[in-house]
Amino acid sequence: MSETAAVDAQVRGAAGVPLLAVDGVRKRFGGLTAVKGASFTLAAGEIVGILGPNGAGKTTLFNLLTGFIAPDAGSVKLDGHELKGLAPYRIVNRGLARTFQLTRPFLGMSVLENVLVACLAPRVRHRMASEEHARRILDQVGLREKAASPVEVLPYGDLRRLEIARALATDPRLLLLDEPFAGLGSSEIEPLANLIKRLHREENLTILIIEHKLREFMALVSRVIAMDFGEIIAVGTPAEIVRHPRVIEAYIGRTEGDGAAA
Ligand SMILES: Nc1ncnc2c1ncn2[C@@H]1O[C@H](COP(=O)(O)OP(=O)(O)OP(=O)(O)O)[C@@H](O)[C@H]1O
Repeated sequence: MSETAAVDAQVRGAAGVPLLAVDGVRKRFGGLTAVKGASFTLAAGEIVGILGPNGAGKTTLFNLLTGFIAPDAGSVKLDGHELKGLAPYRIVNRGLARTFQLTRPFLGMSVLENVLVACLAPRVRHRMASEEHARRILDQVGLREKAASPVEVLPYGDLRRLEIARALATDPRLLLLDEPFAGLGSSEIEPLANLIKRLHREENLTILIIEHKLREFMALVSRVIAMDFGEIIAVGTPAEIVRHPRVIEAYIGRTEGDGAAA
């Protein structure tokens, strides 16, 4: 068995019935294979991290899971149902929501209105009164007092919370967070990490998270999928991952010889 196949087998072996099953997902951009046959599963209720140096393929993987780009090969199943080929809004409607590295609120609208737009998703529209649902979400993320504020005046930390609120408003089963701590100061990171922990615990939300702030990230997740050059190179607990030779090589080992410094 090749090393990649062995890692794949390890990832597949994760406990529980998979909520998400990613199998052999591949994406090329011209001559560059950004994601090289990624396979892994997430059990319902897990909180898992994706780790990797810049350019490892983490965001591309998120884009492939959420329909923003189409994979060249492989399959992505949520609860056993294929997502490949579905438009992003249909994937949201199946219960998979995401946030983006760069926050992109609807300008010219209030905080509440931004969340109300997400409440238009058919997944929630028929089940809940939108404004009540939106206000409950704002409460959850700590933005209740700012419901009427125009988004333009929100500090960056609150924009990050709004980004999460908009994803939560679609009532996801699986939430993908792309660098939720990016651009935040240390005093803002801990409360946001606590919010993510609370959502995981109280809402029974399954979470997949990309983050570069290693200390906070490792304290948050129970399992880590490490990527490098588009490939899953290791899977394990945070303690196992920081000692894994291929992860160490990915971060510091290439500063000599081949010039591809992490
Ligand atoms: N649309 C695209 N067209 C061409 N190349 C792309 C495209 N999107 C990503 N890439 C390339 O694919 C590789 C993986 O990029 P990706 O953004 O997924 O990495 P990442 O691990 O998320 O990095 P970072 O931590 O810096 O966000 C990079 O070499 C990037 O330049």
